[in-house]
Amino acid sequence: MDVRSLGYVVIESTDPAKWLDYGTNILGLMVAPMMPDDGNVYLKMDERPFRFVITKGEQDRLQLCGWELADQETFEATKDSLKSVGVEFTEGSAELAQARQVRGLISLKDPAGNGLELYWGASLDYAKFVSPKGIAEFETGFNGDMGFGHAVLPAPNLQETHAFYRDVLGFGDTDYMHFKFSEDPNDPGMGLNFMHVNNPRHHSLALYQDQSPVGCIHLMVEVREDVDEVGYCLDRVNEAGIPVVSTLGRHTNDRMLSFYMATPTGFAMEFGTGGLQMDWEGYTPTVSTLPSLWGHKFQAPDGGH
Ligand SMILES: Cc1ccc(O)c(O)c1CC[C@@H]1C(=O)CC[C@]2(C)C(=O)CC[C@@H]12
Ligand SMILES: [Fe+2]
Repeated sequence: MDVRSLGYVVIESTDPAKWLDYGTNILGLMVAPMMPDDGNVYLKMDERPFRFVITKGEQDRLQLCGWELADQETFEATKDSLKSVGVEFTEGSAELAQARQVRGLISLKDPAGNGLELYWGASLDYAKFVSPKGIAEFETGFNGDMGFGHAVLPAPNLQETHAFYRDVLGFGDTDYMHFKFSEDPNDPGMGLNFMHVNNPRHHSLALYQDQSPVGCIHLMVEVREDVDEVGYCLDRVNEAGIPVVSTLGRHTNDRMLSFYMATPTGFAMEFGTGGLQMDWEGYTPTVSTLPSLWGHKFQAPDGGH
């Protein structure tokens, strides 16, 4: 399998207007020029027509992650191998492909119930990214080929879900961590698998052995080479009275300098800069015993999500 990047997310919201405000005024994302006048919100950060779709619905939750495949050949091969291992999927309609601005896609669920779309043939609109908050660039690679950032998804059945991404979809292992929040020797703790796809981003997906009522632990966006943009965003968060879920810190494994804030959907958003860009040739997956070099004090004892 050749999964190239985390292309987009679809968020179901009871009030997409909240995301319009949050996305533009706090994150500094741009309203997508292609945004239809139907109440759905589309936010853009690079050459891609959009990276975040917020669709009006009954619930507040992450609906799905859109994963980019290399090409049509990969797309067809992926469908064949899903069939051969008995994973059900739905063919995306022409209307859905049009809405996502891709040439073809399928919809499915991972073994933890997280939604996915696998697509090929992404469009580029090259509409100039003009941040309402003056952010010069988000780090998404060339033509956005590093994806918009990363997602940390709930996977109470961690082993099974991890095996699905690794063995069925061909994601690679980057790192593993294990967290214990009590002294209780019977507390099994929680595993966290960091995984990469075929681009230099240290991890595009992490699977956390916990539940989430909103279908997501956090999403991460990265600004290009600018510590000050992280500081300016932190000021906007504090000014708006948005809860800071974790203080500023630098992660061990990907060296990302970041903080975490609440979003209108209840999961967290990590806003960072300076993440490692890896060469996966000959890479050996690691086990990290510390989440951060410094900082990253999470608010609640359970991890603050
Ligand atoms: C440890 C780490 C490395 C790189 C990252 O991009 C990253 O988000 C993390 C932290 C992930 C993790 C989480 O999201 C849920 C709450 C967790 C388990 C904590 O309570 C500490 C680490 C947190
Ligand atoms: Fe993260």
